[in-house]
Amino acid sequence: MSDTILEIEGLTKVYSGGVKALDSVDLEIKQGEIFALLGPNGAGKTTLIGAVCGLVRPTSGRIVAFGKDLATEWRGARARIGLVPQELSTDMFEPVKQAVAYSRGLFGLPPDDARIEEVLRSLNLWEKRDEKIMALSGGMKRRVLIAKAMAHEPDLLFLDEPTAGVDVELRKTMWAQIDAMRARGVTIILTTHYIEEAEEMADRVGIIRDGRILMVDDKSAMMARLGRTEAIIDLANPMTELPDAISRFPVSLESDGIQICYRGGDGTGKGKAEVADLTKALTGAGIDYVGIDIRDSSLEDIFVGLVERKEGEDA
Ligand SMILES: Nc1ncnc2c1ncn2[C@@H]1O[C@H](COP(=O)(O)OP(=O)(O)OP(=O)(O)O)[C@@H](O)[C@H]1O
Repeated sequence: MSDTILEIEGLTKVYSGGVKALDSVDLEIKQGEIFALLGPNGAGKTTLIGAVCGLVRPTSGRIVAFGKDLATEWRGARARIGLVPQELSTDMFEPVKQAVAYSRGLFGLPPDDARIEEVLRSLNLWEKRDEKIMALSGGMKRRVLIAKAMAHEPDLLFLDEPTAGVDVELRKTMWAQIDAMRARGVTIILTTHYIEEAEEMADRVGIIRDGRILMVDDKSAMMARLGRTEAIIDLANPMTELPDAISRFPVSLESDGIQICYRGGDGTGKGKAEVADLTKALTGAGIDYVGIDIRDSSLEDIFVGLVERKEGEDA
């Protein structure tokens, strides 16, 4: 039995103007995971989601969801896929509850007041159920988008930048909601500009740029593969050059010779151990230091580093 819920093979999209938004994308999404798709503006994230949700017609390639090829058997599969788009496009004059209930009907499901109430309550929207959507704040409008997607009980849910422009508190509420959906067995693919969000939420992370998937990995494996430890050692006295005793370490002399900078490790703890060795070597060489600042790079650093590296390679 396969636990793959979505399989994308060689997916390419060339828009009529000639922009190649997706370039032979391969991606497999597993049942029950939260997958974060990270990429800069214009990378192709929305196009990828649109292709799976039937909003964008692929130029070539294959999308198989729930074992059905979407090119030929889209009906059954699409009803199981939900989308929370970046912006509300319709419904602005409708009351909240009505709009959410209508979404359910769109997917051919029978009305279910209890389910709608549960969804609205879980998103703290119940008190606002009779208000027109246009009268809500931006954050509340976003909750309505999520409620609409949850109302039809999808098995696979796409969230296109779900927390862009919402405040920290609401973002945390949404993360909790997403977690609750996962606990119910929903598979979630989210796109985000907030690296922190991917780091907090995702089981796996895919990095996309210029329509190409640069890397897909378990979040922790990605950190281990690409993570770096950085340590700044403040010296008691400035030096003009690095002593031989520490030449075997990946270090440089900075800030007019008053700091030694270490950049190394692979995110597995090797960096920290090496910094400990480095301090011993400094002490052994009679070099006095007055402070050490050590940190591991975040997913954000990894992402920026990777995208910059690719740009460098292109040049
Ligand atoms: N309907 C369209 N017609 C022509 N080009 C388009 C269309 N939609 C998107 N594009 C182009 O395709 C590329 C990918 O866009 P897409 O919206 O998929 O990226 P994205 O990663 O979602 O970006 P963002 O993070 O800014 O939302 C961009 O160069 C964009 O200008």
